[in-house]
Amino acid sequence: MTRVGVLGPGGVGGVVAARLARAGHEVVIVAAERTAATIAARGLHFTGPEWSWEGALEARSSLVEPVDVLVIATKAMDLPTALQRVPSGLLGGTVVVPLLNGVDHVPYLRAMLPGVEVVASSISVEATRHRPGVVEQVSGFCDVGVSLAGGGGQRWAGLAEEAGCAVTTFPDDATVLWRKLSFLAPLALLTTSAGAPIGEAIRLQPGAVGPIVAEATTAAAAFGVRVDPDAIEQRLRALPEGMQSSMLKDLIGGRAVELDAIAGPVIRALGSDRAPATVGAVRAILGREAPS
Ligand SMILES: NC(=O)C1=CN([C@@H]2O[C@H](COP(=O)(O)OP(=O)(O)OC[C@H]3O[C@@H](n4cnc5c(N)ncnc54)[C@H](OP(=O)(O)O)[C@@H]3O)[C@@H](O)[C@H]2O)C=CC1
Ligand SMILES: CC(C)(CO)C(=O)C(=O)O
Repeated sequence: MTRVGVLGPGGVGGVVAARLARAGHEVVIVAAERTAATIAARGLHFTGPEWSWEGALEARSSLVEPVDVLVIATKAMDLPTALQRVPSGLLGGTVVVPLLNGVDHVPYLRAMLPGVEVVASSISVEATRHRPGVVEQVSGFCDVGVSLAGGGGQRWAGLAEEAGCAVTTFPDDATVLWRKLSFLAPLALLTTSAGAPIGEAIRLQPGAVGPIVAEATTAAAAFGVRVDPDAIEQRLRALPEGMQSSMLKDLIGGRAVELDAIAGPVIRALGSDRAPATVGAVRAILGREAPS
C-alpha cells in the first residue's frame, strides 16, 4: 500500500484520489480549510461512466506527515498558494506528480522544491468537481503519460495503472508535456474563444483549426517533440460534438481560465508574430471574460 497525498481535490484530484483509494491505497487529501473539513466529515463521492465509489478519507488543510507520492491537481494560478500547504521538509522521500495542464509548472515546482523528485506527467480525463468532495469522471477515458527521466516515474506509472488508467511512458519530460499540450491548447482555445463545444467551435471558426494546430505543434517541435499536425486535427474533428474543454467549463462557470499556462508556452516558444491564431484566440477569450 502506498501513502498518496492529493493536493487539490477538484475534478482531476478527486478522480485520482477516488481511483487510488478504491485500488487500496492510503489517500490523504490536502485542501483549503472548508474543502478539507467537508471531505473529512462527509468523505469523497465519485461517479464515473462505469462505477461509483464513496469512502472516508483523511483530509487536512496542510500536510503533517510524509507521503510516498504527492499528486498535485490545482489550477496553474493556484499552485503557488496551494503549495504553502505542503512543508518542503516533509517531501524528502516523496515523488511529486503534478497533473496540471501546461508545461511551466514542472520547472517551477523543481525550483520551489530543490532536492525533491518531480515527475513530469499528463492526464487526459474529463473530470468535474460538482461541489467539495463530489466529483465526476464524465467520459470513459483516463490516459496518463509519464516521463521516466527520473526514478520516480516508474513508481507513479505503476500507481496510475492500479488506479485503472491507461499509462504510456516516455523517456523524457518534454515529450510527455508537449504531446498533451499540442492537443489541449487547440482544443481549449478553439472551444473557449467560440464559447461553444468542439463541434460548434469548429463550425464557427473553420479557418482557425489548421493554424492553431500548426502553431501548437511547431512550438512542440521547438522543444524537440515531433507531433503530426494532421493527426491532431483529425483527433479534434473526431471528438464528440458536445465535448467541452475544462477551460470552456471554467469560462462558463465564471472562474479564472488557465490562459497563461495553456496558450503562454506556445506564444513564448514562437513569439507573438509567429503565433497569430493562438494570440487571436487569447484576445477573443479575454474579450469574453471582460465584465459587460
Ligand atoms: N478537469 C479536467 O477534465 C482536466 C483538467 N486538467 C488540468 O488539471 C488541473 C486541475 O484542473 P481541475 O481538476 O479541472 O480543477 P478544479 O477547479 O476542479 O480543482 C482544483 C482544486 O484545487 C483546489 N485549490 C485551489 N486553490 C487551492 C489552495 N490554495 N489550496 C488547496 N487547494 C486549492 C480547489 O479547491 P476547492 O475544492 O476548495 O475549490 C480544487 O479542489 C488543471 O491544470 C487542468 O487544466 C487536466 C486534465 C483534465
Ligand atoms: C481535454 C481534456 C478533458 C482531456 O483531459 C482536458 O485536459 C481539459 O479539458 O483540460
